[in-house]
Amino acid sequence: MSRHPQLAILGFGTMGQAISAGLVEASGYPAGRIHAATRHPAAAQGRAEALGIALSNDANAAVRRAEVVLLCVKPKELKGLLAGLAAAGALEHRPLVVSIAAGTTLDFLAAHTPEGTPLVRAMPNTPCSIRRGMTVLAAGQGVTEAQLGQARTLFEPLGRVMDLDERHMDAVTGLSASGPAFMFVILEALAEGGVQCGLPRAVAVELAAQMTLGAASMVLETGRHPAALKDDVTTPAGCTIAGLLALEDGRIRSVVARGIERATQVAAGLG
Ligand SMILES: NC(=O)C1=CN([C@@H]2O[C@H](COP(=O)(O)OP(=O)(O)OC[C@H]3O[C@@H](n4cnc5c(N)ncnc54)[C@H](OP(=O)(O)O)[C@@H]3O)[C@@H](O)[C@H]2O)C=CC1
Ligand SMILES: O=C(O)[C@@H]1CCC=N1
Repeated sequence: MSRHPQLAILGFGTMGQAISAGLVEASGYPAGRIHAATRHPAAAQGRAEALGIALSNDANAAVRRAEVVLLCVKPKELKGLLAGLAAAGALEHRPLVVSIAAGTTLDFLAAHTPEGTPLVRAMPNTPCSIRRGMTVLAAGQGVTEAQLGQARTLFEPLGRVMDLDERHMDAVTGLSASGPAFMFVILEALAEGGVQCGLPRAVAVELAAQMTLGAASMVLETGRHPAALKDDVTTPAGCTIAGLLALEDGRIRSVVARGIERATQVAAGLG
C-alpha cells in the first residue's frame, strides 16, 4: 500500500475536518486521494473545497474506492452507517477500517463489519488539525503489523502516536481527547487572572498560551517529573509558592483529576 492510500473519511464534522486539515494543509497528503462523505454535505462543502478534497453524501462510493476507511461519526451514528455499508457490500474488498468513535469497542466494530475486516481503534484529538495532536491506537484481532503501521502512518504527521491495549481507550478519551477542552478552560482562567491584575486581555491570552506550551514542552523534552520542574520555579518565600497554596486551597489537583475520571466514565458509556 502506498504511503498515501486512497482514504475515505466518513463524517466530516469537527474531527473529520480536523484530520483532513492536518493531512492536507500540514502534512502534504494529496487531497485528490481523500474522499469524505457526510449526510448533508452542503454545510461543509466550503471547507472541503478549501482543502481540495471531494465531499459527497455517498459513503458507499467513497468506501468502495478506499484502501483505508476512517470512521468519524458520533458513536450513536456508527451502527446505522456500518449497516448501510454492509447492505451495499461496500466493505467486501476488506479495506483497513479505523474508528475514532469514543466508547466504541473493537468487538462492536467486528460485529458490524464483514468477517475478516482489519480494524483499528484510534483516539485522536483536535490539535491534530495543526500537527500537535495526540493519537492512541489499539489494533483489532488479526490486524497485521503492516496494517497497524498503515494507521500509524496516517496519524504520525498529525502529532504524536502511541499504541496501547484497548482496555485503556476510555481513559485515553477522558485525558487526551477531551483534554483540549479542559485546557482551553484552564487557559481562559489563567488569562482572566492576568486581566484581573491589569494585563490587556490579548496579552494575557498570549502569555498564558505560550507559558502552557513551554511548560508542556519541558515535560516532554526533559523527561523530568512535573513535580521536579515545579520545584525549580518555586523560590522559598517567593511568589510562586504563595500562588500554589492558593490553588491547593481550591483543590486544584483533585478537581482536575476528577474531571478526567468523570470524562472517562462517560466515554465508556458512549458506544
Ligand atoms: N470532537 C473531538 O474532539 C473528538 C471526537 N472524537 C470522536 O470523533 C467522532 C466524531 O466527533 P465530532 O467530529 O466531534 O462529531 P461531529 O458531530 O462534529 O461530526 C460527525 C459528523 O458525522 C456526520 N454523519 C453522521 N451520520 C453519518 C453517516 N451515516 N454517514 C456519513 N456522515 C455521517 C454528521 O454530518 P451529517 O449530519 O451531515 O451526516 C457530522 O458532521 C465521534 O465518534 C467522537 O467520539 C474523538 C476524539 C476527539
Ligand atoms: O466529548 C466527546 O464525547 C468527544 C470524545 C472525546 C472528545 N470529544
